[in-house]
Amino acid sequence: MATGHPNLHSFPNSDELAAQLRGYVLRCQNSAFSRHGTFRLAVSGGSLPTILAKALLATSNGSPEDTPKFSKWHIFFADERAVPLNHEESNYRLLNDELVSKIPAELGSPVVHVIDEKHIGDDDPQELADLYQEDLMREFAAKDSIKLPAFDLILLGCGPDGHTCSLFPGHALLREKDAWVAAETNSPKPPPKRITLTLPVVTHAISIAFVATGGGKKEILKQIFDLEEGSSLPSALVNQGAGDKVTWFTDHPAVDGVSFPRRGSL
Ligand SMILES: O=C1O[C@H](COP(=O)(O)O)[C@@H](O)[C@H](O)[C@H]1O
Repeated sequence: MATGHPNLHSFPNSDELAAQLRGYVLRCQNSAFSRHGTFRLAVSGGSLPTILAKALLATSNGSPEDTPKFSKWHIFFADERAVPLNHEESNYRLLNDELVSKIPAELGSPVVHVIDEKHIGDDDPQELADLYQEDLMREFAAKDSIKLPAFDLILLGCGPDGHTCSLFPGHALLREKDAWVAAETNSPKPPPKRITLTLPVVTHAISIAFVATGGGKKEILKQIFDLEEGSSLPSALVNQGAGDKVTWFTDHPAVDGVSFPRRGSL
């Protein structure tokens, strides 16, 4: 059962948003290290990798708290498209181009958990989803059997239709209760074949952050935060399921007309 309300923050520009996102991600990293010595996170595609790279590739103030220790990071994908890893629609390729390939050697390299390319051509991406779920099980349930994995952090985007991960409005996948990773064969946004973390996995994470910027998001954010009609949108379901574990990083144009976003630092 979720407690509290999601935190909605708005910043005047991408530099300020990135600086606050950096502090937030590194606080999540540091508390994950104190719990189990590694940082296990899931990231999205779309607009997220660019702003995440701006946040994480910025110069550190030199303190251990402000330093990403990438060699202890395990990065999974909140969703991935069933395309080759070097394809322009691949979320892996986007994250690699924007962030991973640019990490300075002294900060170490993360383990990046990619889809199994042998199955990208399958008619049904179910096998791809099952194999990715097995990868999660090796990481999260090696010793004990657990109902759900507890990511230290999941970084999400919110599409202009309210989708997040590859969970689209009105889709039956939103009712999935048992699987950790699900297959999507007919995504309304191309490419059609994808895999995605399920809603119970997303809301079970220790911390969840959305990043949504630009005026193109303001209508959907109004629905998600202010209007009853938006309450069944996938991004709103994350808010309802995870409550105050959720933090939204937005810019001013994205929340123009939304009630009471907190402006400024976290
Ligand atoms: O298709 C996708 O879109 C969403 C939202 O992207 P954005 O560009 O509007 O931020 C993204 O979070 C997801 O990972 C991606 O596969």
